[in-house]
Amino acid sequence: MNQPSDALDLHGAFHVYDTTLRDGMQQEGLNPTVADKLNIARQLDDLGVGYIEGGWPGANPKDTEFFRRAATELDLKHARLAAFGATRRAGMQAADDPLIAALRDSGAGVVTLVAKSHTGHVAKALRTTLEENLAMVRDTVSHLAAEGQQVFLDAEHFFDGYRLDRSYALEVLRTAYEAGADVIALCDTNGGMLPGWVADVVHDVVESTGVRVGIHCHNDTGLAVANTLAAVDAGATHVQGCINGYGERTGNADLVNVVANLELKLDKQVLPPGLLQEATRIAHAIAEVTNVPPSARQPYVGVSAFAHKAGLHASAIKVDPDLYQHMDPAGVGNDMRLLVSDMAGRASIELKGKELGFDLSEHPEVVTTVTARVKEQEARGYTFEAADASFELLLIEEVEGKRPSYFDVESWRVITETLTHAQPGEEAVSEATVKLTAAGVRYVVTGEGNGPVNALDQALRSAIVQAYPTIAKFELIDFKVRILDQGHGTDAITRVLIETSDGESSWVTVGVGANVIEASWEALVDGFTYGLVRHHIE
Ligand SMILES: CC(=O)SCCNC(=O)CCNC(=O)[C@H](O)C(C)(C)COP(=O)(O)OP(=O)(O)OC[C@H]1O[C@@H](n2cnc3c(N)ncnc32)[C@H](O)[C@@H]1OP(=O)(O)O
Ligand SMILES: CC(=O)C(=O)O
Repeated sequence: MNQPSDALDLHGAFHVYDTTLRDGMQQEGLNPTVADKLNIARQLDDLGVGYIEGGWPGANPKDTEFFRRAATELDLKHARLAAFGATRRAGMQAADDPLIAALRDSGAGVVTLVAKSHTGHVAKALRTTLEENLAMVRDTVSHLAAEGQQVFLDAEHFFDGYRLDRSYALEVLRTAYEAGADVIALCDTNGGMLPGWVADVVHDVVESTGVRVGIHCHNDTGLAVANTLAAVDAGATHVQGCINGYGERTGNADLVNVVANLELKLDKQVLPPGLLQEATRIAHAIAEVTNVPPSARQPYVGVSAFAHKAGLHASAIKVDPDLYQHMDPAGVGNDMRLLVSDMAGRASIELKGKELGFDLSEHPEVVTTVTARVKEQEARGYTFEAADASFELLLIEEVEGKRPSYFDVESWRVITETLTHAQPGEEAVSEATVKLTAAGVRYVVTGEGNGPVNALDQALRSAIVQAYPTIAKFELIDFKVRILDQGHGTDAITRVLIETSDGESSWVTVGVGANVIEASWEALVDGFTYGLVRHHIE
């Protein structure tokens, strides 16, 4: 493993310590492979964090394997790899504890030890004496430091322990520091703290012990980022957190939020210059690996973080984006987006048109008509903020005076057949017939599918592909149905959103109708039509 030397350590003065691969993976539902963990480590290194906690070698074969492979497969440019583990077991020597041996042999230059600092936990969870707990801390830290590893200590349940017995909680920290720990991270393990409480305790620890203080916050009060910043304000110089706020229960402090606030609001350079601009890309790339859809509303990096819907906002943004944004989205690699909906005003339409490549500044009458049509159609159930492609077709229709059209549909129908006494494997089959004219030729085509929309998709594409071969690349990748007027049961108005892909990008179209198949057909036709427009097919 190629670890950056101290001389190259850009974050020596302030540590950004990532625990995505350890505490982050304690989140319900996350279970990465070793290859996934190596991939995430590379992304974290690209973000420029100072430390990557890779897991707990010795606790499970996967984490042991991660450290073994990291030694040859990770070539870290910015980060140092840290192995996580606990202090030795009560009643033995650190040198004899197999879990300590796994930390020692992990190949990681840094070891982070979790230790008890709460008298109740020593008694109930460790079931040992307060003196023995101090000996466990002293013995383990000094053993690993003597082996040449940099040692950090995670003081578990520190804030709760401090309230119960301040003197003992501080004694644990002093013991670790004197034994050779470089950083003592105070952990809000149960996540129940508020910023003012954290600040008071951190301030006291810095004043009364002189140890280098780190902070590790869980988000159970929804304040993990605020608590982390409060700790920094009170003197902490090492922040722990996870990408996308992953972690046990409600998660850990979202490390990108912490770092963005430190750099952009508090003017502290904590990542190598320029790398914060990679944050949105990296947060999303890691979400792909964990297979957890990123939250659109995540501060800084969410797709909605700089999306503007209200007409009044858009009208001010037209003059100056800063009027409705706390920062330039480019600072974290994100983008401003304008949403079109029934809350849009003329300025929203004009800005959205510009985003799509239409200069409407000289065409106020088009802006007025499009605004009115959007509001009228949304009142009937359409949604354009989710269906950009349908909006663009509407816009082209008003700008050019006619809707793009590549085929003229004469009729379509679909039937579904089920066998009353079907055997396993004999599922219902749908069959669609579509009659249309494309490029001057009339087609009568049938298609089969495992449902009516699939059958219509097959029939429609096999008719128009003959005139427009590009269609062969198009694939329906998502289909969402929503009942709009609940209470009407099976005769309710239905909205269908269809996402179509050409293998490189995708677009969403919308259809609305009393009949779900009719609504689907509208969205399907718009999906193919928009795809042909996008591919500049004449
Ligand atoms: C706050 C945090 O998130 S800390 C990180 C927590 N992460 C994890 O627990 C994930 C990995 N853990 C594991 O795989 C397992 O729990 C292991 C391998 C560490 C231990 O497994 P086991 O030996 O089966 O023990 P088990 O999990 O039942 O209990 C934990 C033991 O560690 C002891 N222990 C807990 N904290 C500490 C500590 N800081 N120092 C020393 N021992 C500790 C407990 O007293 C208990 O001891 P016991 O076996 O004598 O009862
Ligand atoms: C160490 C740790 O993860 C905690 O105390 O929350």
